[in-house]
Amino acid sequence: MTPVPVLLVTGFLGAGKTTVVNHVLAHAEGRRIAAVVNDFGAINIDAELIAGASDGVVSLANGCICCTLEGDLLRTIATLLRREPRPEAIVIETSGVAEPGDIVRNLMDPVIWRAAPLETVLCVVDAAAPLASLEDPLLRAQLRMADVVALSKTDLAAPGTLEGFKAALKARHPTALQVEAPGGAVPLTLVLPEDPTRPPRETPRRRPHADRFETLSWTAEAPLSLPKLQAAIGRLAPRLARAKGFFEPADQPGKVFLFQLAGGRATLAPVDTQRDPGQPRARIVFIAELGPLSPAEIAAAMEGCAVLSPS
Ligand SMILES: Nc1nc2c(ncn2[C@@H]2O[C@H](COP(=O)(O)OP(=O)(O)OP(=O)(O)O)[C@@H](O)[C@H]2O)c(=O)[nH]1
Repeated sequence: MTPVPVLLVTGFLGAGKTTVVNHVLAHAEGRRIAAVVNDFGAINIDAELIAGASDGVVSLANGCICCTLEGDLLRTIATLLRREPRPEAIVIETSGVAEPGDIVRNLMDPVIWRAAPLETVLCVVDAAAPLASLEDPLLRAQLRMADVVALSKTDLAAPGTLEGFKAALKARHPTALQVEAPGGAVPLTLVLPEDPTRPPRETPRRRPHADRFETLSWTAEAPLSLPKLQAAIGRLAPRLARAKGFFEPADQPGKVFLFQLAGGRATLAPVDTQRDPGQPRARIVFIAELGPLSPAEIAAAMEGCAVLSPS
């Protein structure tokens, strides 16, 4: 079964987590997203989107659903995975007083990880709050877990303060990718990247966030050398926002490996799926901030990993 990626949304009380979840649900672009929220009272889903509600689950007209956390998080995820049709992604909003470390550790449970791997930890930070708010121990714990930091309320920040706030945040948490997200407008491609197992779309996707990021889908008919891939990722990672994809390692013909890069951390692991013979041996999506890394450089680095005659 195709794994269902999980996006965990953390952030201080009132930072704008629900606003981000609403944005994600409203911009699902055809993906069936299931959102797990703490209480419906707070969620203010656009009324026009709501198609119905029953058994604690709100169905949206665009195929997404929204449910409350019923006791145990892992049980809630298991219930969501049994739904028909199955969600294609799960977004979990943590409570504003939650220390996300425990939730992340729970989600690392091997059984859950295989079915619903934690894709991104997104921390929403109120950019209009005083700089001193960054010293709060709970916010610091939330930031430590984050791959992506979304700056909310940039529209409310006092003129001239935003750049200083961003620099202070970057200094405290250099590996996370920062995005400005007024009104919860987090680019979905950054937090729930396209599923590389799907055939490519006919038309190229819109650029995720104005012109800040560029997406490159790289494919190859050859298997990849694991050591060369590790070296290439090491060189590219500091300038990549995100990467994900599947490939066949040259020394393990027929096996499929999943490559993930988020928040500067890369993982390479075998997955239990067979490659569809019609699909290329390597399919990896890279998202880079425009400027420091060109698609040509990514492609050249990846071409160097391809092994033309498998060993
Ligand atoms: N002006 C402005 N208001 C925002 C923005 N993001 C969120 N808000 C407002 O900030 C308030 C809190 O936002 P929520 O999304 O409910 O915050 P939350 O983190 O889910 O709150 P808790 O669940 O209470 O921790 C709401 O009134 C939002 O409308 C933004 O980018 N700009």
